Formats: sequence, structure tokens, C-alpha cells
Amino acid sequence: MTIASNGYQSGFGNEFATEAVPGALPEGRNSPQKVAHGLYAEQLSGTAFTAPRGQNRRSWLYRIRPAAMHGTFEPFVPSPASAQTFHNLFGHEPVTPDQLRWDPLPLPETPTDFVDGLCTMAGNGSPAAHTGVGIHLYAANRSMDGRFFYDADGELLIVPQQGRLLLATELGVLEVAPQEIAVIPRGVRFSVELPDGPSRGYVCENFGGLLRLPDLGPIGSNGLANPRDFLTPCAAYEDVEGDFELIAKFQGHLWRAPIGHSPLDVVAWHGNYAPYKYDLRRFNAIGSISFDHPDPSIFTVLTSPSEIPGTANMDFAIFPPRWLVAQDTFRPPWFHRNVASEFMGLVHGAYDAKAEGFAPGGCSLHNCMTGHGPDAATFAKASSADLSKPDVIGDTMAFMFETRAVIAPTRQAMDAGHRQRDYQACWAGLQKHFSTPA
Ligand SMILES: O=C(O)Cc1cc(O)ccc1O
Ligand SMILES: [Fe+2]
Repeated sequence: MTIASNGYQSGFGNEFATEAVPGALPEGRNSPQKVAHGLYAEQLSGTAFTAPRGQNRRSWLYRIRPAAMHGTFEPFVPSPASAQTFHNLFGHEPVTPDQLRWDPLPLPETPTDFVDGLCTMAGNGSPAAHTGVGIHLYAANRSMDGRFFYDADGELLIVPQQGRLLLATELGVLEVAPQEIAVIPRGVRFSVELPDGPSRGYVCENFGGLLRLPDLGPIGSNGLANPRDFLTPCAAYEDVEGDFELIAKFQGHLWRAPIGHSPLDVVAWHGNYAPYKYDLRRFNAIGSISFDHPDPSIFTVLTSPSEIPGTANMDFAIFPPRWLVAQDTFRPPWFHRNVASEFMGLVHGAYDAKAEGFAPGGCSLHNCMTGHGPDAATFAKASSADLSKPDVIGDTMAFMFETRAVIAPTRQAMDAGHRQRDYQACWAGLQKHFSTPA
């Protein structure tokens, strides 16, 4: 099953209007007595009805059958019937303050689609509390076939690391390649195809405030991720019947229901609650042109606000290619401890704070007040680098999910064979250089 893409519309959070069949969108009203072409009208709300206008998100869908039409949900049993690895089972045991790092999740050897291939690494908060995040990896080798998924627990920020994803959603088709990201709003049904075969990446499941562009403050009206570079699909649908499966993630657990038709049957829609994608290479990186390495908030692509102004539920920041020109400055990230907690991944190339051991597809976790920073090799090199020349970090794309709450690793992440149990050794070679002056 493949739905052809009908292209994209540009802009972040716009009031989009799109129809795959001319005349399918009602004019001047949302819910006429009879919708054109015999379609059903359905509202999909992503925020409270009464959320302030600037944050209110909803879309009107004109579809072949309403979303209510499916069989009874029962607990989803994965196939092969191994343990369910996609869940929100974090925060129930003591969290180590150690620095943690993992090699890439191995690609599967048995047939595994996107939903089967999700593996929860860490998280905080809960879907019930509408705060926090679930952090997952995926590794898959086949397209979802007759299977559709939605996440009622949060929006999904998907960061492919290997292989493109074709995300066929109710609101249209997104093609997302490594170095691009996609966001699927809470509740939107979709199916994932893998045009490049074995694929893997990262997913942040955001239980909290919807991702938005950060304020720019003194930066001004342009810069960082520019709104027009966000792409939302035009309406595209399929009209197919069959013996299909609808999988829901609801309150931390997976459920399945039979469904006799494809739920990707939205012929037209309008509104501002819709999936989108963004090419991280379009990020306008801004940094120091005098001295000192800035805080990484300067690289925020999207932020999920909390109820405390300036203290995000989750910030999605990237470390893209850029020039380093700062003078009399240790140019890579400094040693630091933060109140915030940091889960990092690497999509491409090498990361400037870690000379070795942080591989594309790998990830690390540095929690609240846990000391971290450049490894010994990076420190030695940068402390004696020639600062009379600018440095270019050309071939890189790292990212961070930074949260205000501690990110608790799951038991399966702690026990995983790909966890680097010797990670702390990367700082062991840092020498003592000081001796008290006589
Ligand atoms: O720990 C990290 O590597 C992420 C990070 C990067 C940076 O440039 C400044 C602070 C920070 O936490
Ligand atoms: Fe850090």
C-alpha cells in the first residue's frame, strides 16, 4: 500500500487548507449538513478548546469514514511474541547519576516494522500527567503492511539516522531522510514505509506542551529554524478495504483493534494541527564571534514549554556544521553540570566534544548535575589548538533532547548489550596540571 505524495505546504503552525479532490473542502463553514462527495466531517483537537488563540491547534478532516469505525481494542502482543520494548516504564527504580552511553541499536535480523522496532531508552513524566517525554530508538527492516498506528500519549518527534521514512499519515505523506526530522501530532494515524530497507533513528514522544519555535529575543526576527522551512503535507488519501490492524499507544501501553479499511482516508482537511518535517541543514546557526562558547540553547530548533516561562518540558537542540572563530577560548563544549538533563544522539559525522566512542546511531545520557564535557583527547587537542585560524566543523549533525526533569533510563536500556559500560573512562586521561604555587 503506497499513497502518492501530493507535495507540501510551507510554514510553521499555519492555517493550512488542502484538498486531494476538488471541491471536497467546505467553504465558509466547517460542518455542513452534507459534506461534498459524501465525506464525513471530523474535528481533531490537539489543544484544549479554549487554549489561547496563539496556541490553539485543531484541524477539520473530511474523510471517507469517521475515525470511530474500528473493532474493539485488546492488548497488543508483539510478533514475534518477545517482550514489549515500546512503553513508558521509566521512573520506577533509582536512577544512577552515572554518565551513560550506548552504541547504535543493532539492526534487526527478523522481520521488524517501525512499531515492532521501537525500543524505549528513557523518559520522565507520564502521559497521564501531560508532562515529560518518552525517549525511544527504532531499528526496523520492513514497511508496515496493513498496519496503522497512532499515539494518544504524545506527539512524536522522529529523527531518522539511517534510511528514509515514508510517513503516510491521515493528513498526507511525508518523506523524511537522515538530517531531517518529522513531527506527528498526538492522535494522528500513520503507517511507515522503509524505501531504503534497514533503517534506524530516534523518537522523542512529547507528553507535554506542543513543540513550537523558540522565541528569538535579541536575535531578532530571523534565525535558528526559520518558519518557512517547515513543510506540512498536502492532503493525500487511499480508499482501500481489507483486514487491517489499528495499533494505539494509550497511557503507556499498546493496544490493537481490527479495522476494515485504511484510516488514511482523509480527502481534504484544513487547520493548524498537522504533521510537519524540517531539514536540519536549513538551521541558521548563530554563535560566538568574539569569545566563549555559548550555552547550547542557542541551537534550539523546537521547544515544548512547561508552565514555568523559560524552563522547557523539552528542548530539541542540534549541533550542526558551523564555523568556530572565538578567540582566547576553549572552543568545544566546556565541562559542565546542569539542572537540566541531556539525552544526546548523533545522526551524522562526529561530535565536537567526543573524539571517539560516540558513533552515529549511538546515544548518551547526562542527567541533572552529572559532570560531563569534552573527553580527554578532545580537551588535549582544543587546549593547544591554533586560534589564529577559524575552525570549521563540517561533517556533523548531533542533537539533544534536553528536559527540566531527570531522564530515567529504562531497565532494558541499562541491561542492553550495546551499553558502553566503560564510558566514564573517556575522562580518565585528564591530567592534573595544577600545583599550588610555592
Ligand atoms: O553536553 C553536551 O555535549 C551538550 C552541550 C553542548 C554544548 O555546546 C554546551 C553544553 C552542552 O550541554
Ligand atoms: Fe551537556
